[in-house]
Amino acid sequence: MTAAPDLTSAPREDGVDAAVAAARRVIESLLRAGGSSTAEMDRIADQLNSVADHLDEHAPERDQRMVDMWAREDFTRHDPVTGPENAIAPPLHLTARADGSVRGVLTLGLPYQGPPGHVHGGISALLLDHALGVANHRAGLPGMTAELTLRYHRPTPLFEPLTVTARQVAADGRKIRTTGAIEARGEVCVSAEGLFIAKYLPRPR
Ligand SMILES: CCCCCCCC/C=C\CCCCCCCC(=O)SCCNC(=O)CCNC(=O)[C@H](O)C(C)(C)COP(=O)(O)OP(=O)(O)OC[C@H]1O[C@@H](n2cnc3c(N)ncnc32)[C@H](O)[C@@H]1OP(=O)(O)O
Repeated sequence: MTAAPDLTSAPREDGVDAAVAAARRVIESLLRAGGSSTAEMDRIADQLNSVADHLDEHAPERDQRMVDMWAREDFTRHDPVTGPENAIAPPLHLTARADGSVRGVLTLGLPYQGPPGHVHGGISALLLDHALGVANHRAGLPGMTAELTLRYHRPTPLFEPLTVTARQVAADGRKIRTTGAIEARGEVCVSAEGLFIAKYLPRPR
């Protein structure tokens, strides 16, 4: 059986991807430690600031970095949902399915909590907006989100696998209709319907 084609960038085991994976771990560990932790937080703050200082000293100008970010044709490495260079991305890995839809499985931890033990509704919206957007790219007709309607059917659990799916269902001129869902244990937790308008902002050059 052939593996499903990737629609997101597979993380590398070294370079910035590895540093970003460590940063994600730091975000989760800080939240897990919390205010009553006996960890030496002043020292940790100094260490983290010195890491950030080092990164800033070696970073290109922002305009140049923006050009680099948009140099790829296939998928982005910087976005806040799938990007292996973005420490706030969960990350979600999406693959293309034979029926034209896109699909990814991820497990969310403490940084994404809304109601006790469950995923924040805005995070579900973020995942779905992006997955619908990637489904549009996959279909060859991308656009910008004009309307995103979400229905939260049941609380979405943290700490267990969630399946995110999306597909483009119709296109009428510049208007694109796309749907998607987040499921846990085979049940739909959140479903989404999006109206996208075919419009392309210029890439930085
Ligand atoms: C790109 C390179 C990629 C590289 C490779 C990548 C691979 C894949 C990787 C990554 C995938 C990406 C995944 C991204 C996913 C995230 C997507 C986002 O977050 S998008 C940001 C949030 N959305 C906005 O900021 C929009 C802001 N709004 C606007 O810019 C405009 O309002 C826009 C474009 C929506 C429409 O403006 P107008 O001027 O172009 O068009 P008008 O004439 O107003 O509308 C056209 C038709 O649509 C209807 N329409 C427009 N907005 C509507 C609305 N909100 N509700 C209902 N109808 C609406 C209008 O009534 C009109 O209909 P009538 O032709 O007259 O029948």
